[in-house]
Amino acid sequence: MVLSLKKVSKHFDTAEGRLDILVDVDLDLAAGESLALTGESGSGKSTLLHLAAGLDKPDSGSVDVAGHVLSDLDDKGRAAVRRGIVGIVFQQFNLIPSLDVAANLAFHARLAGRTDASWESRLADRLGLTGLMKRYPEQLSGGQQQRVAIGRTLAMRPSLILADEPTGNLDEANGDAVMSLMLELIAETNSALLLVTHSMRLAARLGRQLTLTSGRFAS
Ligand SMILES: Nc1ncnc2c1ncn2[C@@H]1O[C@H](COP(=O)(O)OP(=O)(O)OP(=O)(O)O)[C@@H](O)[C@H]1O
Repeated sequence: MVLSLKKVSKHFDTAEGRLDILVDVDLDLAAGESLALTGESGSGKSTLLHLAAGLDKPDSGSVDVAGHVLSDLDDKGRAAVRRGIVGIVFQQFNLIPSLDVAANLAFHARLAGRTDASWESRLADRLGLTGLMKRYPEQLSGGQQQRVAIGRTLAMRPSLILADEPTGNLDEANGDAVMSLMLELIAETNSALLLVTHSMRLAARLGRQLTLTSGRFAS
């Protein structure tokens, strides 16, 4: 399995009291699979994504990414798994302001030790970024920045892609095209995709769908 959650629970203590966000959640995602995670606002989708990325720790249960049990690793170890195996496309693009589009696209691939100029230029071409390679993030529209963020993630050929509304800043036609490209490239590289979305239309395009309700997956 590329991602395996076993009996994962997570709560937050808030001013209003204890919130049980995830309760004994099990989830398996194999190479080549795509899974859409839906659920009402506040149902715990981002929390689950953060646990899968090793950005947060569960109260109990285990999170395994490509054979690495994240709870057995320290911060450095979890960061190494993220750098080498996990590609993240969150709502904040976190592009590097001092680097142009070409360097942003290559950045994570370089960190992962998998720089591949011809793959990067193919991604740029498919994402409609070829004419923008020398621009800096502040000179791009929100949708263009989003496409750079997606390209940067695909460029490192991650085993697992975690995406939170990755096409949320694109109009429907561009969003559909970018999603088609993501699914095509994921199939080609045999990676796994866990995608959080509010769009049932987008969710339906993925191989599997799960909905979080009251800390569990609705059956
Ligand atoms: N660090 C935190 N401390 C306290 N409560 C938190 C914390 N992070 C998240 N929460 C709460 O946990 C719940 C789940 O949040 P989460 O962001 O996972 O939901 P979501 O399903 O991704 O929502 P949305 O669709 O609105 O992005 C929410 O009620 C949120 O307020």
